[in-house]
Amino acid sequence: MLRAFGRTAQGHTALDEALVAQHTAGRRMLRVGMPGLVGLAFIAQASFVVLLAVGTNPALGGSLETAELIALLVLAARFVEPVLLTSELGGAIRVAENALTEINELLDTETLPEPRTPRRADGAHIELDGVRFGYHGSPVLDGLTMRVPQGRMTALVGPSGAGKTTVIRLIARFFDPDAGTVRVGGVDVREMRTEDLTSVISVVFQDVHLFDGTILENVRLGRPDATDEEVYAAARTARVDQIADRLPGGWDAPVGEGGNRLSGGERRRVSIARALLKDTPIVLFDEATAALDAENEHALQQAMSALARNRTVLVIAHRLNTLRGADHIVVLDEGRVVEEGDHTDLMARNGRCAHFWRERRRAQGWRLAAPAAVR
Ligand SMILES: Nc1ncnc2c1ncn2[C@@H]1O[C@H](COP(=O)(O)OP(=O)(O)OP(=O)(O)O)[C@@H](O)[C@H]1O
Repeated sequence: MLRAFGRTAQGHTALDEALVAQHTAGRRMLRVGMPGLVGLAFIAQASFVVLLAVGTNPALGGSLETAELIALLVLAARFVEPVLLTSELGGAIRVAENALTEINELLDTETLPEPRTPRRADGAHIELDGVRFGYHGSPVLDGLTMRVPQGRMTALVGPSGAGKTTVIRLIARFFDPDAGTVRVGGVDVREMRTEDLTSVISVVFQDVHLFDGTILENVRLGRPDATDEEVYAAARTARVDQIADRLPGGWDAPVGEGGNRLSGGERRRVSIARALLKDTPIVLFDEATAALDAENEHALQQAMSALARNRTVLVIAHRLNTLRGADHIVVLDEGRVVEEGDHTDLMARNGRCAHFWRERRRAQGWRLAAPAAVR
């Protein structure tokens, strides 16, 4: 990264300092740990030598059988081995303790409260009413009120940091709002059991995380009890079959930790296949901002259209086609709705949405071109 941005001298100073600090910490760790390790090893070996010396004399004098001495020495050696091993493992155990502390902190995080008298969603429309929310106190949504009608596609647009992803997180109840209400199918999400809420909502995130298993296992995660035919059908609709064809191992090809053996576009296709398999009435979709190659772009468009059919879709739209295809557009800025309507409406109004549209069109018109001299 430093090379790519030509920040050699300035960037390397920080890198050098970090490496020196790591080196110093490593030496300190050795200094602190070494005396104990060496001391223990010395004591263990010395005891062995003493036993050998003490045992040899009676053996030579005949009061101790040679076989007995050998047995004694073997026993002593077997005793010394684990003692030395324990001291070596001590360091590793200390490192593992740190990891365990972090895992425990995560496990100790309080879960959101479950309702005493749970209700189920009645329909697939979504409403946010006067929602206020901030991460660690800094406000992101400021009294947001918006509607997502049932069975239609609603596009959410707005500048970076406007709070679009936060809206999706609140609908899926990753957090509870500080004030106001989020309703799914007319019911406050706090009055729904987590499993009831997740059974009506699928989320396709911008950065998709895959688990270190096969392509097929990752698709099946959408509905673990689905039949093989259903898993293949969902995967084919999302054009995951193209990925399986490409990889050695096909459907059973491992995707690597986090899905690092697949491209960003391919990971999204797996994620859409999961959502298709889950087959929920509501889909929350965070569209990728990154440009994709033609194959991925085409496959994703197809997959998304299949996913949107007959469902309530809330999509964070970055692509013009998505915006054009949406039934309803909501423009968000600084945690509030600043414009709302259908595409024709908003274009005619020539406000924020029309501005966003023009910006995107201009960006789409950009082409990488070689300078005339080297063309
Ligand atoms: N987990 C988090 N912890 C703290 N702050 C966060 C967290 N997630 C988002 N934020 C902050 O909340 C604000 C809104 O973020 P959000 O991701 O909802 O915006 P966005 O409109 O989706 O932006 P983008 O289009 O760039 O994805 C930003 O200022 C962001 O820095």
